[in-house]
Amino acid sequence: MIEQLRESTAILHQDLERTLIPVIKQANSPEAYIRLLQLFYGFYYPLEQYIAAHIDTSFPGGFENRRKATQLLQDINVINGAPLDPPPTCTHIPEINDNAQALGVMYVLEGSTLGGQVICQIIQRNLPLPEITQALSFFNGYGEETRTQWDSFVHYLEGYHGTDDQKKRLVEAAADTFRQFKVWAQANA
Ligand SMILES: C=CC1=C(C)/C(=C/C2=NC(=C\c3[nH]c(/C=C4\NC(=O)C(C)=C4C=C)c(C)c3CCC(=O)O)/C(CCC(=O)O)=C2C)NC1=O
Repeated sequence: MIEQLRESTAILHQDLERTLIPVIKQANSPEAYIRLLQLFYGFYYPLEQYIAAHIDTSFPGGFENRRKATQLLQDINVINGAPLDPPPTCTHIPEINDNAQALGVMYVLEGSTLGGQVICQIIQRNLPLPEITQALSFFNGYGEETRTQWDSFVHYLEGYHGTDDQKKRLVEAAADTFRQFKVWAQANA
């Protein structure tokens, strides 16, 4: 399953990374960093709502501790110095109507934690505020546990025994997530 996901999304993944890296590098003011966090929030929040509603209850460890939208709001509030209203959310999102699609979307959101260390370094370099370390909880991912969390997710995917149709839906949901995040980023960065 993981190999199929990697192969099917490699180009889309590259494409999204190319879109987002400049936005990350340009987050060199509090306003720009808040906009970056809002961009992620607007996409992650609605996806997480649908994942929570459709992921199997047997998912190891549950989905709750893999949610990331709350960290985004916290980081926004730290930089802003006061609570900000939740940012607008994306409506053109991948279809998540079952466990297979929820897992496909999760592949993208969980994988994004792997770039976190690099992103934290870039932001700290470009935005040397005293409060910045408190405002990197989203990009910090699972901290020291990031690799472990990723490995356990991949392990679960490896043990996923869906039908061919379910596997197709899983891969297509991952591909759509990369595509639609790029569309959202291009419209909102
Ligand atoms: C935002 C910038 C951004 C950057 C610059 C970034 C960098 C990296 N992403 C990596 C891996 C993955 N990234 C994704 C999903 C997204 N990658 C993206 O660029 C965006 C935006 C994604 C999803 C939102 C996934 C599914 C995988 C697993 C691929 C697999 O193994 O199957 C690794 C590799 C780490 C290692 O293997 O040691 C790095 C360095 N991640 C970011 O979010």
